[in-house]
Amino acid sequence: MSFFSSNSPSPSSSASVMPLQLKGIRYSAGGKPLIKDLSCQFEAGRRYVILGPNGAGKTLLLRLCHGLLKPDSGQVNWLGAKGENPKRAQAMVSQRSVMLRRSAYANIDYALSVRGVKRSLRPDLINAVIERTGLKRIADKHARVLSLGEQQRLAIARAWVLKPQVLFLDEPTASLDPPATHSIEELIGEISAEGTTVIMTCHDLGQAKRLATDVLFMFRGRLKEMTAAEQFFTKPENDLAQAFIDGHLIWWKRRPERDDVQILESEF
Ligand SMILES: Nc1ncnc2c1ncn2[C@@H]1O[C@H](COP(=O)(O)OP(=O)(O)OP(=O)(O)O)[C@@H](O)[C@H]1O
Repeated sequence: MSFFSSNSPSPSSSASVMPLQLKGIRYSAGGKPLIKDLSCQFEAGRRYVILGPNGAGKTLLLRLCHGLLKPDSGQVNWLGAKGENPKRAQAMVSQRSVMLRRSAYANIDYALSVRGVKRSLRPDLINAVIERTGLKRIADKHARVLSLGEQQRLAIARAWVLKPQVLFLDEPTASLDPPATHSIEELIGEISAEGTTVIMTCHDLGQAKRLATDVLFMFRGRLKEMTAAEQFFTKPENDLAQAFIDGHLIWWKRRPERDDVQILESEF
């Protein structure tokens, strides 16, 4: 059951803005192509995990989807938006979220105020999300003194209170220990169960297996494979994806004479 009661105001839009379609996206910085001709479509209600080695372009892809970066060419289309601003339907939690110099409660309140939710309507929404994310004990604590795991839960609460249709999460459990990771994974499961589409990056194959309904595998700015999680982990189509799943270290070397050639080297 949603933590928003049926008569509480929703800070998000109501009509579905999904699916999210990316068409021929290219993005470069400093003259270097970083995302190369990427096309894919995200459907509502699923949990997408983006995998790939360091520098593959996973974070850039999230930022392009969320509109924080503009592609050089190609389109990001919210196919269901029909004139509605898709910004209100989405939220993102970065790898290192900036906490404001105020209490956990006030950090959530601020997110709602920026979204334009009336002051009188905010306490119910904040208390509900605090309850659901297990932050009650630390709601009055200064956000910057919270542990890494607590800060991450707060960052997710701050995003979830906006009731996004789509939640982008950039490595939500990076540097967290197993108990903190478990509690974040549970939270992601609950958010997903309430109908929010989750699109997240991670490095941990175990976590991808636990959470993903679908996997995207990236390498050097290209989307190499996008498939249902079960198929990805049993029979991926891409050789690099197979090597990645098998635990090989994959990387590439630039050859001056053949700058765009990908080389796979793998070893245990
Ligand atoms: N503003 C920028 N200017 C130049 N290069 C950039 C910029 N932003 C990202 N890059 C480069 O683009 C590549 C992809 O970056 P991105 O952060 O998306 O990788 P990632 O797959 O998320 O890696 P990681 O797993 O290490 O977080 C990297 O080589 C990075 O250095």
